[in-house]
Amino acid sequence: MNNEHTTSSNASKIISKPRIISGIVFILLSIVLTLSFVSYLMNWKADQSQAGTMGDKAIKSSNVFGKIGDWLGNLFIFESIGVAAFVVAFLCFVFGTLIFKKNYFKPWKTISHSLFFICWTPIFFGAVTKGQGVLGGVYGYQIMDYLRSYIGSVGLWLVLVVSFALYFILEFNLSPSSIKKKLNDINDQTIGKLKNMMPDSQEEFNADDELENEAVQEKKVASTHPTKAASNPIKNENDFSNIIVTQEVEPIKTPNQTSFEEESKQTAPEPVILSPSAPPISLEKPSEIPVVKADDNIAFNVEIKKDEDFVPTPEQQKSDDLVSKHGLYDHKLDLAKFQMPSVNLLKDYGNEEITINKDELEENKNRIVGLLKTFNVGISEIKATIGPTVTLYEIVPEAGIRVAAIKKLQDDIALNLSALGIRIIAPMPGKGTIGIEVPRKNPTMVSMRSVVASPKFQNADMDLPVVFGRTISNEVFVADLAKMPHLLMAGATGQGKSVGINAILTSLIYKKHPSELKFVMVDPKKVELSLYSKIERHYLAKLPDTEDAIITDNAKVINTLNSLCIEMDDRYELLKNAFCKNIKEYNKKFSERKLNPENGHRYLPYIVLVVDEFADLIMTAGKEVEHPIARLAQLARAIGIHLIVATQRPSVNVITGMIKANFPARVAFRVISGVDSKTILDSPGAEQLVGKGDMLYFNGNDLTRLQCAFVDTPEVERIAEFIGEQKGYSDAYLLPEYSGEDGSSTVGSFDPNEKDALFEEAARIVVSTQQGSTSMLQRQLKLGYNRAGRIMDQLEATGIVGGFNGAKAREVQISDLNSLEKFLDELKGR
Ligand SMILES: Nc1ncnc2c1ncn2[C@@H]1O[C@H](COP(=O)(O)OP(=O)(O)OP(=O)(O)O)[C@@H](O)[C@H]1O
Repeated sequence: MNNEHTTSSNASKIISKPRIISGIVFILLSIVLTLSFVSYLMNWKADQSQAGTMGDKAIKSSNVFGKIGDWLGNLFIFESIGVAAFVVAFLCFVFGTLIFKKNYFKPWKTISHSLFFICWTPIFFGAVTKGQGVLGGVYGYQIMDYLRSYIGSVGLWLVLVVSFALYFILEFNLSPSSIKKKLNDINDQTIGKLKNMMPDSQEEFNADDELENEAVQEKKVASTHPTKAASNPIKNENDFSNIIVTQEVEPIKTPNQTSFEEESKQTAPEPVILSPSAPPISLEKPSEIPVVKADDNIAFNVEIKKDEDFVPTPEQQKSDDLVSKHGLYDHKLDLAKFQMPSVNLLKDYGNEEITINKDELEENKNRIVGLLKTFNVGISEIKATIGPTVTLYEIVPEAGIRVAAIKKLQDDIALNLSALGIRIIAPMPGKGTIGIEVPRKNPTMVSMRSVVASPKFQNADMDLPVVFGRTISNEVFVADLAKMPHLLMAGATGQGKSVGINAILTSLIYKKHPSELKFVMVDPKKVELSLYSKIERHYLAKLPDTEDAIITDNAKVINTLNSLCIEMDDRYELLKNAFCKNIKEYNKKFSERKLNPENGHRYLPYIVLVVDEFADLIMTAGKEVEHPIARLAQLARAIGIHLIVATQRPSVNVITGMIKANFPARVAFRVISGVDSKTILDSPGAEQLVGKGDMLYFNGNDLTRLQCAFVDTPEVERIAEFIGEQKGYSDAYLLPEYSGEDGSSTVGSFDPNEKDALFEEAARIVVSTQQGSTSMLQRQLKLGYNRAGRIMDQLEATGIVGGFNGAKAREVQISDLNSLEKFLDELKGR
């Protein structure tokens, strides 16, 4: 392994011929200089008198390199820097070795040391010799003389001593404690050596008279044969400590300590005190050595050794070099001056503190207690938590009353309290109580400003933080869209869905730089998301060659969805090539310049697809939309594509099993029926909400009632304007081109102009009988099979009935005639 490494490293050190020649020249030069200087120092007096006789062949020089050597010595030593000239010769040698790619010397360190000595030595020798001799050279003497005339002799010496001391301190990291330690070490070693000699002589002395002193004999055995000593019965405290010390010293043997014998002798006088009851120390487990009270004066130096064996890979080295040259990649650099919107752009709706209406509380309490009494449910405790929209009454039933029994009464209680918005939670998850949520007469508005400004949102350490509003206990509720990872929203018209979408979009905009986040917006209603067109060049993504980033034409949605699928596949490929598990890891690696943009790597912004009216889409494009949406929902989480799909009609043919299975996070505003609530949340409750942003958030496990934060259109407009006025990218973020069939297919489409004259009547029959059967329509409306079948297809396309169900009748999605009339009105309005 090592050999392999050496061979490869040698291979990388192939040296070109010009380098070899210049390396040899430098090394030879250093030898010539050194020998000339040495020779000059020995003969300078004689040779100097011959200065200027270079051309005279008759005059011989005593320098080993003759007149050239003499000239060199004179030039470097006498006329310049004295003995510091040897440093110049040394530097030539260092250059020679560096040219040969030998790392014997650290170049910069060597140069800085050399410069210090080239400056310091001539002045020092100039001061010592007072200009006599050649040790300081002419420069040395002149500089010294110059300094002395300014700062005097004392000042000069002070400068010399202090500069030398500083050099030493900086070079060897000397501190008073480490100096003291070194002195102590020297002291100990000297004492140790003396002691080392002492026992030997004593040994000789005792050898003549063994019987005279048994104790001395014991000690000798202990120190020379530790194992033997350990097996000997311990006779007294001194003996014991001796063994311990011997054992303790072994693992920390220093290179200077050559033998165990020497070691034990050196350490024997150390004042290591251990009680006889101390557990024996195992040599194998040095970590079990009991703590010996340390002397406060002992210097404690901590050194972290670099892993010498760590050899960075060429890629790692390259990225490190790039980072040290250019710094980390900054994805915000293109819009470096981009200013995040300030909270002041959001409207201040005044005091949002919750006021307590004692009469209302009392009245509700009495109603609840009275009602439960009629069902023979005794209450031992009742507690109220006041939220912005509802007050939660938590009831602790009397002993003996089972929660399951109350659960059965849920519907009766709800019916008896009969106020809109009452929701009963029996039992409260994680508590032994029953919760009854009763709407407040004067709900408190939750403004977007208050939740955006809240520390919980501001400090949210999430990838895509979304602040929905406040919980029932008035706490700000923030969730991470990246973790959801997709969100399904439903709510009847006018219940706060659009405000909810705006709240989500604004919270993301408040937290993310345009380089980190892009929206793909689908707005069949054409008006809901149009405000965001101003931020097209900052936050929106679109297909190439399309005019508007916000898609209002359902036919174009298919292309965009398929393009998003291509983007998803591309991103997976990039992640695979970069050996990353998710977008976060990938972007980190890219920022660290470990991924080469020439290989297609790029910083990946999160993409959030927002579909404002999903029912509309499904109805016009059916499976063509459902498939890419389901595919994105299934796979896109890791690569940073997240979907927010909203619908007014949460019927099963809109929110199909496939869609539902891939959208674990759901939000329900008030819906028309319990069936709708079950479709969206898998449980009833959303039909009991009070509207105006009262919502239930389901994260896949828990259901949380929230009051959605209110953000009005002018506020969104202000934010969009603020961003739109700033410098943006040249275009929206371009999604990959999708060259599929043009998205004009209308599988299952419904054209209001082509609807059958009997469509509405048929719808009423189907809803009132709750039977989606073609033969029934044939009978009731006296129609032929073909026409009845066509009407049934139209009913399916609008979502009034579910899909073809084999032999069984189709499921009817609208539960009562009232809802149907509203629905038909809406259809006409389109
Ligand atoms: N969080 C909220 N706080 C206070 N009032 C709200 C809130 N959300 C909605 N409202 C009120 O409800 C009205 C309707 O809201 P919104 O436009 O969001 O409904 P919608 O569900 O999107 O309706 P549609 O689907 O018809 O567009 C708003 O104009 C506002 O007065």
